[in-house]
Amino acid sequence: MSERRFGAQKLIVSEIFGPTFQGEGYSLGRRCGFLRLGHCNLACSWCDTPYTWDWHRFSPESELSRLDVTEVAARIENMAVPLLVISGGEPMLQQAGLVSLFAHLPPGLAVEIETNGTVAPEPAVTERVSRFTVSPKLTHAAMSRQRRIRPAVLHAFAATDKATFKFVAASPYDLDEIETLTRELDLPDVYVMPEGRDPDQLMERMRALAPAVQERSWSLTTRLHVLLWGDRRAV
Ligand SMILES: Nc1nc2[nH]cc(C(=O)O)c2c(=O)[nH]1
Ligand code: SF4
Ligand SMILES: [Mg+2]
Repeated sequence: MSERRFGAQKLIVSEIFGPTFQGEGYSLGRRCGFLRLGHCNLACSWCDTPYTWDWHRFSPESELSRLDVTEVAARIENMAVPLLVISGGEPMLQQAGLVSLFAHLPPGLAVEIETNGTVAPEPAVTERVSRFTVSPKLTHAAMSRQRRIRPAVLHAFAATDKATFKFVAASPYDLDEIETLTRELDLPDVYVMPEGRDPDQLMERMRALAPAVQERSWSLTTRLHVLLWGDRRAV
């Protein structure tokens, strides 16, 4: 699983898809291509992409491919999109591979990374990326705080001046936890996103969250791909 074993010219990929719309956060609605990398260092109870890491339920042999960065770059370039979103799994586990990929991408292509905020960005990654969407996990993800919250890493993302912090919330009760955490760690640019893979449930939760998010002067994001296509893979 280590980058050394696979070599930095390769990426362990779950799926490449697009053109689609960035469904979440700062670039919501923007036409983009997606690169979803395999493996994750967390195990969130409500994870919507367990097929990237949960080998009790899925098989890595059928879910993952080890691709040369040149092939990944060619498939993204063929999409003719202005934005590449790299997600996972946890993409920051494969930074050496990402740096190799960057060398093959068109210079004008904007690159965003969706990360759980537990692995700090390397300078060569930060330099090429236009935005990090950092999603620290709350208590309801059902892991120890020590595992899901790494203050020094979150500070490193904040220091890039390219980070927004996007918290998945199931109900307004989760917002107190977000407030405590963001105050304690002085995290800027807070987005709240409802948890859910069903369009009706997502809208219901978003309506419940909206007034309380507004009161706290944060931003709210939907999950556009879920509203449009429900719980489908690769959209
Ligand atoms: N359209 C679309 N937008 C997304 N934004 C973040 C996603 C993710 O899975 O990280 C995602 C995704 O899976 N699809
Ligand atoms: S960090 Fe993301 S990919 Fe990993 S388990 Fe949690 S929700 Fe799933
Ligand atoms: Mg997702």
